[in-house]
Amino acid sequence: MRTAYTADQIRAAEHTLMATLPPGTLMQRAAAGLAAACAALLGKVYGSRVVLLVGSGDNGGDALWAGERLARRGARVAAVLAGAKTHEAGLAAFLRAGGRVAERDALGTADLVVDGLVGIGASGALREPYAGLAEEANAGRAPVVAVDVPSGVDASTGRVEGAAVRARLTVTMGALKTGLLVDPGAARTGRVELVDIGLGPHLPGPDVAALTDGDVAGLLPRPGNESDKYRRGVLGVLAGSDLYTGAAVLAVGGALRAGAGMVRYAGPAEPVAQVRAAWPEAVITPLDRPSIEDVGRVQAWVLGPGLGTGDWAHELAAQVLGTHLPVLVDADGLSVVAGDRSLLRRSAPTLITPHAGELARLIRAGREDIEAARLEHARAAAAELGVTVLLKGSTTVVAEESRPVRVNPTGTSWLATGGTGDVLSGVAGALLAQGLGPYDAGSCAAYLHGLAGRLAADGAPLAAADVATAVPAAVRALTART
Ligand SMILES: NC(=O)C1=CN([C@@H]2O[C@H](COP(=O)(O)OP(=O)(O)OC[C@H]3O[C@@H](n4cnc5c(N)ncnc54)[C@H](O)[C@@H]3O)[C@@H](O)[C@H]2O)[C@@H](O)CC1
Ligand SMILES: [K+]
Repeated sequence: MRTAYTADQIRAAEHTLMATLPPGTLMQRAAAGLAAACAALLGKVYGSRVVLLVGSGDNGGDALWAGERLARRGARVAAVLAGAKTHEAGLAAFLRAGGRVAERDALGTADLVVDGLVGIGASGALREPYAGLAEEANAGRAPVVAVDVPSGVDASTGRVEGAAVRARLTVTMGALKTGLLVDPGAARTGRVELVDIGLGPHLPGPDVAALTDGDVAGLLPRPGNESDKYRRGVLGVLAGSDLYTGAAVLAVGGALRAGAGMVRYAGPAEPVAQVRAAWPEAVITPLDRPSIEDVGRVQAWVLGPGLGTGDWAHELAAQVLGTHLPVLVDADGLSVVAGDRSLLRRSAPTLITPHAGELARLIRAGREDIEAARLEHARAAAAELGVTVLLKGSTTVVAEESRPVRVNPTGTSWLATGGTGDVLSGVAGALLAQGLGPYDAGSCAAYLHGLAGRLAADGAPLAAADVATAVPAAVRALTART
């Protein structure tokens, strides 16, 4: 599990640790790690041209002390001093080591740029001259190494307002910051390297966490000797309408590929015919009235993809949400509950899987506001609605009250195509039916779905059905790697 923290959490841990150490120790640890990472990126340090962008706080201090180490190894290091003040001890040591102060045009000849403009002490959009320097560094040909966080990215949320550094490598001190895992910030970091400065024992419970291959492999249910199709988990799928048949086919496909022991599908005539043709494995109940009575026993439900939003859908939603079983609500199901939020008041687990627009309707917020602050809105929605929220998008996040938000690291933009959400519902529903709680089911499903998307796309466009097909390969791949 990779865990990350807000700026406040890190600052508090730093204070506790610093009180036990001689002054300056942490900055030296940070600078040593930063200089080593820069040297590795450069390959050859001696004679290389390094430009430091130095802001007025300790982030600039880290850059100067790392610059000092590189200068001692023969690099030609120039510091562009951007702030009204500069870390004094760092600057003095840097100059003693042979570093020089330069104007911003030094950026034009750099082999490597070190972004020490701002770190966790930043507030709001980058001001001038920092903003201009960040843009100049981005436009240059030299790789940029960000100190702690790419300047312009909010360390606690991943928000970017205005200019922000686009780094090849981010060398972060003590612990990961939330903003390095959440878009749009995550898209600016390049590779992230963590420097251990001894903060570990002083950190609180994490703000966010990202699963790894090993975590998912450990969480995924595996059939044992005792398993039969019923014990492996039976999923009920209520999806599709005579107008929208594909959603049902894709959701059932996702569920079958994700290890459900059995999938029971119920719906009107058109989607029933399509699902039967595509998935002879599914057990099908044609519905001529909105009732789950004849569907048979299931361990969890998926409700919503392509279901429509009229009385039919409302009646099915009321019945399914009235059971004591885990329910995943997606797509049209979300529109139904947005119109009648009392349906979500239940004691059994509920996992909702909205994209930003669907969540906006559910919690009466603006779609753009949600896109700009995905974590905060997912967290707030989980608390407000009393459900587990899987918010789909450029970084999919899974929020449940009193738990760190799970951030999905496997996404790919190739997945932004129609129908992939229906597959995700099926995969997550299958995991619910196999006994995972909604938090683990949601985050493992997002992980597998992202991995399957990458395997299916392999650098080219994909169709949603390809993602379902690739789910078993994704399971194999992550099991093989762990
Ligand atoms: N305190 C320590 O012992 C350690 C500090 N570390 C480094 O110190 C950093 C935090 O240092 P600081 O708390 O001094 O804060 P920063 O250096 O991150 O930034 C604060 C400075 O930036 C200016 N600033 C804030 N927002 C701005 C904006 N939007 N545009 C332009 N200027 C802005 C402020 O006026 C202030 O002078 C960490 O990110 C990390 O790099 C690490 O070396 C670990 C150890
Ligand atoms: K920085």
